[in-house]
Amino acid sequence: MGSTTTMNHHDSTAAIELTELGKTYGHGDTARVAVRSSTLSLPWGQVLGLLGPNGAGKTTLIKMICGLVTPTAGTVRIGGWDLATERSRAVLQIGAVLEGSRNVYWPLSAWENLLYFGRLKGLRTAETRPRAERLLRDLDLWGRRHEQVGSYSRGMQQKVAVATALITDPPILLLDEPTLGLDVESARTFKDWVAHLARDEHKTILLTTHQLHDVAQELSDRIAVIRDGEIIADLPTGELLKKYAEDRWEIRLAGAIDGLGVALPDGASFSTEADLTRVLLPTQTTDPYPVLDRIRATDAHLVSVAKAQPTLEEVFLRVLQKDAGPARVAGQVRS
Ligand SMILES: Nc1ncnc2c1ncn2[C@@H]1O[C@H](COP(=O)(O)OP(=O)(O)OP(=O)(O)O)[C@@H](O)[C@H]1O
Repeated sequence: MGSTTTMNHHDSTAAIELTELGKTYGHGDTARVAVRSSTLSLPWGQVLGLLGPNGAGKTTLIKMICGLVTPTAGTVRIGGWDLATERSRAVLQIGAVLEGSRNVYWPLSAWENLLYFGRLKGLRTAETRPRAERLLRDLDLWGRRHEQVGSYSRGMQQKVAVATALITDPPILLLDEPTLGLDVESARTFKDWVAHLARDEHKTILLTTHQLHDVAQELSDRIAVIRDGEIIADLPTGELLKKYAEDRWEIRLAGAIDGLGVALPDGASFSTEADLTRVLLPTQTTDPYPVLDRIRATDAHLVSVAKAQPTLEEVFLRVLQKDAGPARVAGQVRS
């Protein structure tokens, strides 16, 4: 059958394997633990959304995976290759777009950037050209490929950054806040493209984002939540939503009602939008009728009553709020 000369790590090993990975910046009094004892295994072809509040350690984790930050504990394996001891084999598998897309040269054109990065990563120009053309056409930049990247819009620059990360056609892509600063349309194009890379080209993708609904939920097969440098949840997206979901009755009323004048049970919440008022009953409520009866006695106009579906954002906040518990204590003892 096919060629057997290259060792195929894809079948038996994970794309990314982190074992008790940790990073402490600085020493002594100024030491800061950015990532503590994180273990994670990402199979080939999966898209993992890494979520966490500012300063949780997402960028540090990504930089350790692509070899830009040296861990102070644990190991990183990329396609089975140990990043510490088999670095060149390991990093060959990875294309990374870090925050701020600083990895492109602004005075050069998109075309020149791609040829330059191809050469830098050891490709022959003859190999780079068709790939560069394909990427620039896919990203709708072909017509402007000879213009300086510095003159591009933020979204176009971001696309060039991703194209350079993909010039060697690596199986793994790391994207740190890839849609930051993109307008709605650019973000949409970009997300469609990432979805295409995952679905049709079977890329393994690890991305961080603060756009939970628009980016994380739409793209990720799986979500990991990091807080204070520690992975506190790691589940397929659907399972995470189910696990932390709290079905709640939501009553929607017409108009922005200023004070409903109805006694609501403890734990109920009340919010108004432009022309809508929402009453969210406490999670343990099984019967919404008593409240509905009270509302009916007012002149409020009922729009709908339904079980509210939790958004990833609500679930994310719930995961973060769950008490730190023993894992956190153990982490502190270990570090
Ligand atoms: N080079 C560095 N030197 C010292 N401390 C650092 C360094 N880089 C990051 N840190 C610290 O490590 C912690 C984690 O930072 P990191 O940038 O990884 O978080 P993040 O989750 O990516 O945050 P954000 O969502 O704000 O981008 C922070 O407390 C940060 O101050």
